[in-house]
Amino acid sequence: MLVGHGTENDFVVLPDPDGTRWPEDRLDAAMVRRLCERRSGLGGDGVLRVVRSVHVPDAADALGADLDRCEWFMDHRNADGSLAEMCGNGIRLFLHVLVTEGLLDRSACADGVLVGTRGGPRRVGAAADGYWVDMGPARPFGRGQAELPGTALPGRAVSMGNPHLVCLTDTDVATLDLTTPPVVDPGLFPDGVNVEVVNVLAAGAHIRLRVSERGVGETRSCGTGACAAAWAALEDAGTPTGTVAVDVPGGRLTVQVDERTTVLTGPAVVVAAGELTAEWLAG
Ligand SMILES: N[C@@H](CCC[C@H](N)C(=O)O)C(=O)O
Repeated sequence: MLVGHGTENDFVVLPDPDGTRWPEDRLDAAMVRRLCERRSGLGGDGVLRVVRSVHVPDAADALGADLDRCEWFMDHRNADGSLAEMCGNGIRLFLHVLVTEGLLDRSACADGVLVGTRGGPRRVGAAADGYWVDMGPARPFGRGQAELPGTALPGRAVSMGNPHLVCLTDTDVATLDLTTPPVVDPGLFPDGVNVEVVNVLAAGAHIRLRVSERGVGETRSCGTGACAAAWAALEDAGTPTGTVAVDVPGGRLTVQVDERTTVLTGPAVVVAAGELTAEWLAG
């Protein structure tokens, strides 16, 4: 068991290469909630199980013909125990753990490794200052509104595999209240949504965001959210391609958007490694 983070979006990481240590009935929603609890558990925004795709029952549905090309599967759970399609910070940490745990040779990362996720395959590789992920294209799917205490913000609905509502605003995001999940239109987001509130610091080049994540609450960073927000900021600037620096409470991410795809770059850090005690497991 390890704990780690990407720009302070933190995870409990469970290496389980052969699917024997954390099978589905052991890693149920209640166990995920216990692990992620910050006082009585390890604490985290979610859990990443590091497992070979062949041992994940729903991997074939998610990956289709690409199943054979993805040896590894990022089995991601939100802190409330729900499943998410994709996690941009988590997948960088996932590759870092594969390398540091000796499950993958660092040389294999040079051109990137295809990793399975519930949102489909994603290529991840080592960068000079962290890891890059080919996240695929942002897919806008409408316009909506986020109701926060005292204000309502219009936004763009964007899928990065998982759903986002990106609200560009002139109100300083530091002053907005994200202590409760923003209220959104359930018709537009039947499976829930991650909400980003975003200030543009330099048009088409530099943004600052805070995020309220589906299944978690406010977090210090969201990789998929950074990509959705960068796409929306570029659209807003009238320059649909470019590179955007994304400041999040937990650090900085970089997002490159071109005609074909979106590439996210940022750090990944393993903080600690150890064992869960028999006492805690029995509790
Ligand atoms: N923090 C992640 C996203 C995790 C999943 C999200 N909460 C959801 O339910 O879609 C990221 O870095 O992308």
